[in-house]
Amino acid sequence: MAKEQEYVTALYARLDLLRERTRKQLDGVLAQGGGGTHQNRSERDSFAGMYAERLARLWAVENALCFGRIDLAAEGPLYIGRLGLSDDDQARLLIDWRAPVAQPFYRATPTEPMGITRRRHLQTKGRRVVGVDDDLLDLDRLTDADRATLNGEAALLAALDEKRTGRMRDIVATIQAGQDRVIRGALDGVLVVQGGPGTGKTVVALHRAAYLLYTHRERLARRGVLIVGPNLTFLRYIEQVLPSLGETDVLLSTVGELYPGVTATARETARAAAIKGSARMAEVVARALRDRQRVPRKPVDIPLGAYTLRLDQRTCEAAKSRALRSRRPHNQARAVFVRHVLGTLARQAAKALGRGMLDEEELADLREDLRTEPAVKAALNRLWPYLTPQQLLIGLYGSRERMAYAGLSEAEQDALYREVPRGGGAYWTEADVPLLDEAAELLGDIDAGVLRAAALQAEEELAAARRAEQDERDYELTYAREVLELTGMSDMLDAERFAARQRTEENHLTTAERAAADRTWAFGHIIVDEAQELSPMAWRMLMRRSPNRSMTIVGDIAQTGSAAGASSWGQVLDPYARGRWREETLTVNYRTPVELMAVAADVLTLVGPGLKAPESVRETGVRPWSRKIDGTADLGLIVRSEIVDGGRLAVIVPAALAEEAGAAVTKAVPGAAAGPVPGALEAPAVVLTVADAKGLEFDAVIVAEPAEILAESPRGPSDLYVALTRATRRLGVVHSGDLPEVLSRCEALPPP
Ligand SMILES: Nc1ncnc2c1ncn2[C@@H]1O[C@H](COP(=O)(O)OP(=O)(O)OP(=O)(O)O)[C@@H](O)[C@H]1O
Repeated sequence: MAKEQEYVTALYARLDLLRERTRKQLDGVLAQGGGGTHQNRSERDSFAGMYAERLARLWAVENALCFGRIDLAAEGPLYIGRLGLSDDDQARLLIDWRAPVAQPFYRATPTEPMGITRRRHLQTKGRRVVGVDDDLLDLDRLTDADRATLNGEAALLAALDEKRTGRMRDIVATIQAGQDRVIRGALDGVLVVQGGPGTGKTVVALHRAAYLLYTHRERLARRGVLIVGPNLTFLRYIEQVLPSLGETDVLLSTVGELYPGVTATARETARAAAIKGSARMAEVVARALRDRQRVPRKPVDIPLGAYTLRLDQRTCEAAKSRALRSRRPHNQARAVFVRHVLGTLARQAAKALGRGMLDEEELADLREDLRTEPAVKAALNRLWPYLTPQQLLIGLYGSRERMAYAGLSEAEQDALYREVPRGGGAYWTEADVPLLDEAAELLGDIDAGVLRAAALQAEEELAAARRAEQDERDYELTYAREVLELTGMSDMLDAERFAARQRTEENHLTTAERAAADRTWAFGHIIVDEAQELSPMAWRMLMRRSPNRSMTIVGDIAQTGSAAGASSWGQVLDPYARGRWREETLTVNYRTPVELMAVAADVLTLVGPGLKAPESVRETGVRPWSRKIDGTADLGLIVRSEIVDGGRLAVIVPAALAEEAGAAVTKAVPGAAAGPVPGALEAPAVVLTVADAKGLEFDAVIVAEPAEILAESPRGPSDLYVALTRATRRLGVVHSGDLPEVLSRCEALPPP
C-alpha cells in the first residue's frame, strides 16, 4: 500500500501541475480582452473555450483519479484512471479507462488473461490509498471454480454494498466484462441493450456515452450526444455520472423537453396519452392539416371599393393542387397557393377596371396591390393560413368536427377534447410533444419576416378587439392573447433583436446548448434509457433527430408500464432500422439481493410466460416481509420504524393512493417527500408512484397495496415487478386487503 501511495501521490502532483498550467493559459487568453479583428476575437473565444473545458475536466477527476493497475507480462504495470496523464517527456503515467490498452482491466479472465498477469483494484479516500485488492490471472495458481468467476469480485461487492446517496455514481473501477462489451461497442448502427432490473443498463449507457465521446471526439463533439430519460427526477438521479467522468457536453432530456419553447407540464389520462402515442396519429395530424387547407363550399366575394372580386371553387381547387404538388411543407407551399389566387384575382380586377390586356409587369403590380388589401389578406388567411404546430393542435383538440375529420372516433374525441385555452396554466402534455414535432415537419418554418408581420397583425387585431369590446367579457381577446402566447408568437415580435443576439452568442454556446435550442438538430449519437416506455410517435420524433441511426437503446420489455410502450424491440425498431440493429443482453443483477429477487421473479411469471429474471450477485440474508395495515396512518408508522440512519427509503404506491400516502408519510417522518419534487432524491423517505420510481433505486422499499398496483392498468404486473426491484437491501409490502397470492414468499409479520 505504501508503494501504491507513493505512485498515487505523484499522480496527484502531476494533476495539480496541469491544473495550474491550464489556469495560467486561460488567464492569459482572457487578459487579452475583447479587442482586435473579428477573427482575432473568434480565435480567442475558441482558445478560451478549450482551456476552460480542459480545466473543468481536470477538476472533475479529483475523486478516485487512479483506481487500478494491470501488470503486463511483457512491460510491467500500467495504472488505470479517469483520464490519461503523461509527464513532460511524454512517458505514460496514467491510462484513461477508455483507451484500448485499458481494456484488459475489465475483460481479462483467468481463461483469457489478455496478456496480463495481475489486475489490482486500488481503493482510495480522497488522495489516500486505503485498500488494495488483487486478482491473479496467473493460471497455475487458480482452481477451476476461481477461473470461472474471478473478476474483481471483492471490489465489486464492496461497491454494491455501499449506502445509496440518492445520486447514481460512476462505476469505472468495477465495470464487469459483459458490461464492458456494451460500453465499447461500435458507434454506428442501433445497439439495443436488453436486461432485467438492476443489470446496470443505465450506468452502462452513461459509460458508453463517455467512451464514445473519448473515442470519437471529433465527430461527436460537433454533432453532440443526446441522452433521453423517462422523467426529470430520473435525469437528476443520473446527472452527475458523466461530469464525474469528465464529460459535460451532453444533452440530458425527457421526451417532453425535446420541443424547444414548449414545457410539457400538464397532466392527462393514460388513455389520452395512449391515443396520442399510437402510430396512427401521424395520419391524424396530416389530416388535421388537410382540414385547414380548405376549399370553400361557396364562392368567396371580396369587396374592393367600387367593385367586388369573386374567388370561385375552381380557382381555389387549382391553387390548392398546385401548392400540394410543390411538395413543400404547408407554410412554404402557401406562397404557391397565394400566387395562383392573386394571379386569378388580378386578371379579374383588370377586367373590372375595364383594362382588357395588361402586360406581365402591370399584372405583377396589380398582384402586389391585391396582396396588401385587407379583404384579400383575410380571405387568403382563411383558405391557407400560416400555422404553427401549436395552433394546429389547439385547433384540433378544441373541435370535435376537426377531430372527426382527422379520423378520430367518438370515444377518442371524448378522450382528447380540450377547450381552447383561456386563462394561463399548463396546456401541453408530454404526449403532445411528439405530435407538435410531427406537425412542425408538415408545416415547415414560417420565415422570420412573415412571423414578425403575423405577430404584428395579431397585435393589431388584439388592439382592435380591445377597442371594440371594452365593455363585454372579451372571450376573443383572451383567446387571441392566449394563442399568441402558446404559439410563441409574442416572442417573435422582437425576432430581429432575438436573431442578432443569437448570432453573437452562438460562439459561446456548447454543442449541447445549441442542440437543445434547435428542433431539427441531428445528433451524432442518441442514447435512450427506459426505452420500453416510448410511444411510436415518440420514436418517430427521436428517429428524426438521428438520421444516421447511431443509437444505443436500453430498456427491459418486461418493465413496460405505459399503454403506448413497447412489447418487443423488433416492433419498435424494424420500421426504422430493419436488419441494422443488434441486441446485447445483460443478465446479472447488481442491485437487488437474491432474497428480494425471488419475490420479484414470482411476479415476473404474471408478466409473461418464459421471461427470465436476472441473477442477483449478492445475498443479504434479509427476507422481504409483508404486513396487513389498516389505512395510511399505519403506513406512516411503519415507514418511520423502517428508516435507518443515513439510508434512503421509498414507498411505492398505486397512483390513486399517491396523495393520501404522501400526506401520511410526510406527517410521520420529518424531512420526507411526497412525489417527484426537487429534493425527493435526498429525502430520507419519499412516496412515489411506479411511473415516478422507474429507473431509480433505494436502500429500502415499501410497496403499498400491491393488489391495486396490479389492477390499476393493463400493465399492472410489469408495474409491480418494477416496484419490487428498486431496493438494494430491504423490501416490505403493506396491504389492507388480501395479499396477492404471487407475493406469498414474503414473510408475514403481525399487523403494527
Ligand atoms: N459493474 C458495476 N459496479 C458497481 N456497481 C454496479 C455495476 N453495475 C451496476 N451497478 C450498480 O447496480 C445498480 C443498478 O444499475 P442500473 O440502475 O444501471 O440498472 P438498470 O439495468 O438500469 O435497472 P432498471 O432496469 O431497474 O432501471 C446501480 O446502483 C449501479 O451503480
